[in-house]
Formats: sequence, C-alpha cells, structure tokens
Amino acid sequence: MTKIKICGIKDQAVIPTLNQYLPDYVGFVFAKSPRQIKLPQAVALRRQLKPEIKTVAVVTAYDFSLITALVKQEVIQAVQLHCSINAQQLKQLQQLGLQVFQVVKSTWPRLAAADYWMYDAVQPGSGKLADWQQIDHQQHPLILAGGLNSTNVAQAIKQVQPQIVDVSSGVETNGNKDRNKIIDFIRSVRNADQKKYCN
Ligand SMILES: O=C(O)c1ccccc1NCC(=O)[C@H](O)[C@H](O)COP(=O)(O)O
Repeated sequence: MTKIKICGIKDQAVIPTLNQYLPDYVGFVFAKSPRQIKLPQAVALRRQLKPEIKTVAVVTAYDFSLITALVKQEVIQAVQLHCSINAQQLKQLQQLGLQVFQVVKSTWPRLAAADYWMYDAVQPGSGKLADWQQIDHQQHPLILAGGLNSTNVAQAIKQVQPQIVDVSSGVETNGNKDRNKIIDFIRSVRNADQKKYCN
C-alpha cells in the first residue's frame, strides 16, 4: 500500500484529523519557511499524535545537534534532508535509529543506503509539481512530493509508483492545514491503491 506523509504540521488544530485518518508520516519543518516550527512546539505536537504516526524532521542543513535533541526527546523517527550529505553522516543518522529520506538533486551524491530517495519540486513546499519524467522508479524505494493534491495523486501513484506520497500545500487553505482536504487526499490515495491491487 502507498504510504502517506502529511508535511508542515505547525498547530494543534489538525491533530484530531490526523489521529482519526492515520497518515503513516507527519512532517515537522525546521527549515526556514512559513511552516517552520521549533523544538518545543514539535515536542508538544508529537505528544498529541498517536504513536503509530511516525514523525519526520524536515531540514535544509545537516544539523546533528538539532537532530540528536529531537531523537532524545522522542520527537522523530525519520529525517528528511533537503541538502547534500555523505555516507558517514547518513550512517550517524541511521545509528540514531532514524529512517533517512534523501531528497534527490542532480548535484548531490545519491546514497544507496538511504531508506528512501525523495523527488520533490525545485522549490520544496511550493505546491509546484516535481518533474515525474526524471524519476527512475525501479531504482530505489522512493517518495514523491511536489504539488500533489487529492485530484492528481491517483495519477501520480499509477505513473510513478512511489512507496510514499507527500503533500503539504495541497492540503492547505490560506496557509493552514485544512481538515477536509486532508481527508480527501488520504481517501484518494487509499482508493487509488484499492484500484491498483484489485485490477
Ligand atoms: O514545506 C516547506 O515550507 C519546506 C521548506 C523548506 C524545505 C522543505 C519544505 N517542505 C518539504 C516537504 O516535505 C513538502 O511536503 C514537499 O516539499 C511538498 O510540498 P507541496 O508541493 O507544498 O505539497
């Protein structure tokens, strides 16, 4: 089944919806962004989420002290890196028990040991589509992000066959997460999977 990541959670209002509809992952953005949160907010949000929802730190720099603090406080189970890292840094993160989502960019080395390679739009969190044509979906477990929403995610699953789909802008209204859009997105993914496995 295609897993779902809802990214850019920054306030409590949406927690009951997440706990009811159970996406596989929720992302906390620590990078500079209108969705940015700090450690204390992340701790508070994590505590309200059901334990089966895994949480992901989204970062644009390899900040090992932040990541270690997040692990120590049991805030995250995964890290999403919008930056270049080397094999040693990857190993350090995995030794903390984290899954590593490595964003793919032509100028960054792709590490085979990363748990997932993530394809995103050039500007993450912008709601713009990633270039699906550049994706070699046979190569490695992958995450598709960038401009997904409830109306295009079924096509994305069919065409790209990612292990995880990621959404942020597509489940927002006026910059805030929107309960109905989250529900529609999750239903679209689950319907697409049913069609895939029943055909
Ligand atoms: O969401 C942000 O503002 C952000 C800022 C800096 C680095 C990464 C960021 N988001 C990463 C995500 O995982 C988003 O969900 C992904 O880029 C898809 O976003 P969208 O196209 O808005 O669905």
